[in-house]
Amino acid sequence: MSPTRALSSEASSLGAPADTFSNVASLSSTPPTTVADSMSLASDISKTENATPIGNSDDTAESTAVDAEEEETTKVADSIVFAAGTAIDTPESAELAQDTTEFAPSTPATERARRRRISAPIYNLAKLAGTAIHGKRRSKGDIVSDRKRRTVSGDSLLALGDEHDATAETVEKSASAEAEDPADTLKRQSSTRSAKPSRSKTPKDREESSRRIATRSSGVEAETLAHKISTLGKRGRKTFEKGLTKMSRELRRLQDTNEFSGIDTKPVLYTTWANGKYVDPDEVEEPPKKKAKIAEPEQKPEPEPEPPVEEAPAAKKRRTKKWLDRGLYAGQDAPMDIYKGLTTAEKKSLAQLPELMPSGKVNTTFPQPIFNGLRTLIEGRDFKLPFDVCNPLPPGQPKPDEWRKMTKNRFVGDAAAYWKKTPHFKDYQSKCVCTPEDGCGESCQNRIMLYECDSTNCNVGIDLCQNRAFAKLQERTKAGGKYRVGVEVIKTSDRGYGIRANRCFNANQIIMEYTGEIITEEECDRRMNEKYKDNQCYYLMSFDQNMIIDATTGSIARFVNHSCQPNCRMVKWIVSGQPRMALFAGDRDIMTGEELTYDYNFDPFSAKNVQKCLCGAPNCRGVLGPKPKEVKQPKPAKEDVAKNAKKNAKAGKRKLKDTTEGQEDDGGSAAKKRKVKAPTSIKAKGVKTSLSKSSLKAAKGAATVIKRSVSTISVNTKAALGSKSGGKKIEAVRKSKSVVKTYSKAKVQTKLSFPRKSSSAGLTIVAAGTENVQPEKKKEAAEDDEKSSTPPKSIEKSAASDSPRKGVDLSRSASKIRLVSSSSTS
Ligand SMILES: C[S@@+](CC[C@H](N)C(=O)[O-])C[C@H]1O[C@@H](n2cnc3c(N)ncnc32)[C@H](O)[C@@H]1O
Repeated sequence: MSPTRALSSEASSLGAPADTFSNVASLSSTPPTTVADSMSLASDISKTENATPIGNSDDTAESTAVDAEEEETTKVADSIVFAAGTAIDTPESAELAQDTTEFAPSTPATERARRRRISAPIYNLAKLAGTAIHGKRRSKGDIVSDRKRRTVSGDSLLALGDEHDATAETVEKSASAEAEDPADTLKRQSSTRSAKPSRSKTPKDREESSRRIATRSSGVEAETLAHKISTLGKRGRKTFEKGLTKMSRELRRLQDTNEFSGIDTKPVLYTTWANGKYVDPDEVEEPPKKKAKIAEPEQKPEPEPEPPVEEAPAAKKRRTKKWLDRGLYAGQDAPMDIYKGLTTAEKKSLAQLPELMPSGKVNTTFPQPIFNGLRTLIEGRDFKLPFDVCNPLPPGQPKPDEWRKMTKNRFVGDAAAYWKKTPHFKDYQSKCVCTPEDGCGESCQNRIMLYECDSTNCNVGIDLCQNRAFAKLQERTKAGGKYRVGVEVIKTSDRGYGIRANRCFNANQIIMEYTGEIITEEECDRRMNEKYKDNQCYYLMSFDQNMIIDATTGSIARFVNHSCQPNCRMVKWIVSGQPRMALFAGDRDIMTGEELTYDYNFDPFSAKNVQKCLCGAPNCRGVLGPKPKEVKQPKPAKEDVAKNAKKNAKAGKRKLKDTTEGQEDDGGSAAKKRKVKAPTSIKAKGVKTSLSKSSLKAAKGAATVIKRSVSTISVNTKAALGSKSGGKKIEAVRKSKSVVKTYSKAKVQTKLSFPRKSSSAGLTIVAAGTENVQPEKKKEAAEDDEKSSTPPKSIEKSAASDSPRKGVDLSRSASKIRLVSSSSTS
């Protein structure tokens, strides 16, 4: 007895675990379908208990034999699956093999070494065969259609790694036999079927087996696969078919491969993948090409230097850059001719400054900017380092997101039609009477009336005229640039956004224009009720003709905050017949980095909308409201009227003086002293006249009357301004109803936000104007005078209306009022 057999019998007698490789059958609950199978039922060991862990090849080999005898199902499976390692040269197997030859022609394959039986479904043959890494060859385009299909089990290859009794020799033999004639699979199957049980059979079993074989050989029809399958139960058959199908598929796949046959037709390719893409080894050298491309420009000039040799040096010479190594002006020699480039006036000034005369040595310690430096010294004024050097904004400043910029006024809705209907300043076309020496300075009638000079109304011309602030502003900002614009948006800690200067401004110099949509009061009310009802900030400003500028969509000036001690003021000017609003520097210069503010004179219209002022000025009023109303004086007695009139006349004098002094000016004319001596004249004539009327309120009626005489303005003005005498000028101004009208407008607007004495400024002038008013008009004025100090109807309506408009800032009037108020209270 061979060791194998002994082990087999021992295992059998001890109820050794059933063949785990045939667990397709043995582990199932399939009822016995054959006598042999019924033997297993007699066994004390259940099928489940017979189960053995997969992978124990020794036990498996032993149990294989036992199981093969006990379970017919397993036999059937075994008839297909080779028992790898089963030697064909054993007598029993040889005998059985002989029997099987009656079903299939004898071929060399039938005589090769028998292999141990292994249940195919358990193994991943492709994996074990080492072909799994190649994937399915079919899908890679192998031509397999014309190949013969083999039903050879891949188990035959598995035998290579088996530790069972199959020798390497037999395995090799088997493999080679399969490779030689793969077509005889069926023969081998049948021979295996016979050989397998014979390998591990006990003598009794062998006897039984031989008896069965003998039966078949004695005339009983040979068992075919179909027959065997038919003898299986339902489950057994299913299991079998499953195994068969799997095996067939695997075998089919394997048989088509050269690897299976041990034929290496192609070398194994190790592919490279990078970033999910196949990297063709042949193209591996491409990446350097890209580098080469980058390097190309550097390489190209090498072969080409010869042709452009002559051109290149010229270009290079032009582009030579001088680097300063010692400071801003290092490397620049001071001009030896110190007078070079200076104007005659500068030369004269320099001649009076011996300390600036050249000493013969060039000052290299801290050379001033050439020419400019010397000019600065001659002029003797301070200078500042560039703003970006001394006071830059910290980076990352938040910027307003919902701001839509608009640099020109635009009429919206009914405003345009309304504007056309009402008389406006286009009617005023008279030229000023300034001389070139005056240069449209303080005495310019246009300036006094807040009309900007242009080609149609200026007697001096663009070169010498100093009353063209808006034109200069446009010129300055046209090219753009931070310094030219001169302002920038900042985020304040407690008042939202604000504006600060990023350059210096002279006193009274124009800074920026306030633009937006021009709307009617009705539209303003509508917007306040609907559009802006939840807003915290309002950008509405009273404009002209009872219209409003809504800068919600507007210029950067809308971000200027309020201060009770402002450094700017908002003033309305008439430019080419159109009213325009702009922010001007106040009475002092503004330094770089200062926040720009003006007095809103905010009219909240309701206590609910009063906002707390956070300007921090020592004279802060506490709220964003109008300046506190003066205590209303008791109505003066009739006998006091003349006395009061005298006082008012004096106040009027001061007001006019302030008005003229307070006219906004561009920086160029800021240094000039105002030459208007109107107050005296007014005092002399206007006061007399007005004194006779003697009441501030009388002017209201006068203003209404004077409206009608607008058409006479140019005549009056021209005639009056023919003289250079200040007194005459003022007299003319006094007579000029346009002036009166203008100021009366100011008064009206003032009333809107400041229903108080401040309007007396307008009254004074109006009173002067009433001198020329028709008697009946005077009467009207007198009647008005007798009335209480209630404003005109239109004013009353505006002020008393329960308008939700909260943010209206009457800037132009505010400006006037500021001037007037200061004088009236001084
Ligand atoms: C025309 S906006 C000025 C720009 C505004 N700060 C912004 O962020 O858009 C007017 C609003 O600014 C705020 N404001 C301006 N000056 C202020 C001040 N001195 N104190 C408190 N709030 C002020 C108020 O909310 C006011 O309604």
